[in-house]
Amino acid sequence: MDADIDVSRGGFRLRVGLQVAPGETLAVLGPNGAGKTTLLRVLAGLLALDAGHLRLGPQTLDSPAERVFVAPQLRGAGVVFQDYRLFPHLSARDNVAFGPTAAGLRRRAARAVADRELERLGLGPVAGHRPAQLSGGQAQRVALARALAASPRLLLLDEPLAALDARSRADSRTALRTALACFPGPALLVTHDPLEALTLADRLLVLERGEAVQEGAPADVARRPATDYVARLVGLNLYPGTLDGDRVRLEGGGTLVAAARAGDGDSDPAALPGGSRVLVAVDPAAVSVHLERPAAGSPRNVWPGTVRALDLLGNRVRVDVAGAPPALVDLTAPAVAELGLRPGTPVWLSLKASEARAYPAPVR
Ligand SMILES: Nc1ncnc2c1ncn2[C@@H]1O[C@H](COP(=O)(O)OP(=O)(O)OP(=O)(O)O)[C@@H](O)[C@H]1O
Repeated sequence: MDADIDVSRGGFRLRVGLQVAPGETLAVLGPNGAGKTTLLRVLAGLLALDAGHLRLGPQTLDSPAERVFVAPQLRGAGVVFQDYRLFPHLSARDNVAFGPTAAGLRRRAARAVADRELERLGLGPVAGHRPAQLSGGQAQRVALARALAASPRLLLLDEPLAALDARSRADSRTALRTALACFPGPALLVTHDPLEALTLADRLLVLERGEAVQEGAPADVARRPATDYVARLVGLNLYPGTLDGDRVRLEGGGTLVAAARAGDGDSDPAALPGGSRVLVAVDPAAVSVHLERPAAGSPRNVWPGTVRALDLLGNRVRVDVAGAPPALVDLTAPAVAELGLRPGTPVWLSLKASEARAYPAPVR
């Protein structure tokens, strides 16, 4: 799929280029209102482009300049909506058989296709159940089976796991992963969930305010977030600044000595010219908290701060520390108790230079 999208809705404009290869899954991430749903609607044919083009293989689906617009039902797009939209009065089997029947298959043949898809997703035993008799996870997989049974050329998934609790989400994620691995066409997955994006997609596209702010392999995006939103998504502190010798002068105040970690492919900040704009990414688990100023030693970065808030995150405590720079720090609960941390506690933070990863700031 190859798209150059330019579309406006009310005061909102979405402008983004998109290439997804056959068999590839692209996850589209972004904060509320970034334009993710708008993008899916354009691809599904529910919204027409103002300018640009949308092509699937050799076929043009939408191109205002060429006066081409292919109707949604003729695009061969399989869509899985957030709320599944199953027909409540039909069994799982007949929900899935709907597409093949509409495409002209006889009832028995369509049901055979449906049974095969249901079986593949582990839903054989509930084929005769109506949607109301299915668990959330099963309903989600029926919706996926329904989309796949129509042999789509393009698969569009709109937050497919968002309505599920953590347990069925994990099961459905596995089923989705298998289905995506077998799907021969391009697939697009809109999600808010970084774990979903990181585990299901070959490539990520991050949208903010209708524009692409970052695109790349999940591991690269997670390691080198380009914006605050992406950094928060992958759980890192991110500081924009300017390189000055071996230090980075941070835009928000303070300085950090940063270094590339051997072997992880980051460019050594020393190799960048002075004055370069860089981003410094810091893992919250790499920052240490002390009540007294630590003695000069191997950590090259030491600075004072004040605890602003504490949050329980799984088996760790995330401590939000105000300072220059501010930092999110992950500690164990016993460490927090031992240090007696609470909002307002003055602390010292330390960070090894090797844990402050600097990389060139993307030019936009
Ligand atoms: N029917 C509409 N008419 C006018 N503006 C709209 C319409 N639907 C959405 N918008 C606007 O378009 C922008 C993008 O919305 P969109 O639903 O694509 O974002 P999103 O990234 O999917 O957000 P969310 O994560 O909240 O679903 C928003 O500013 C929204 O207010």
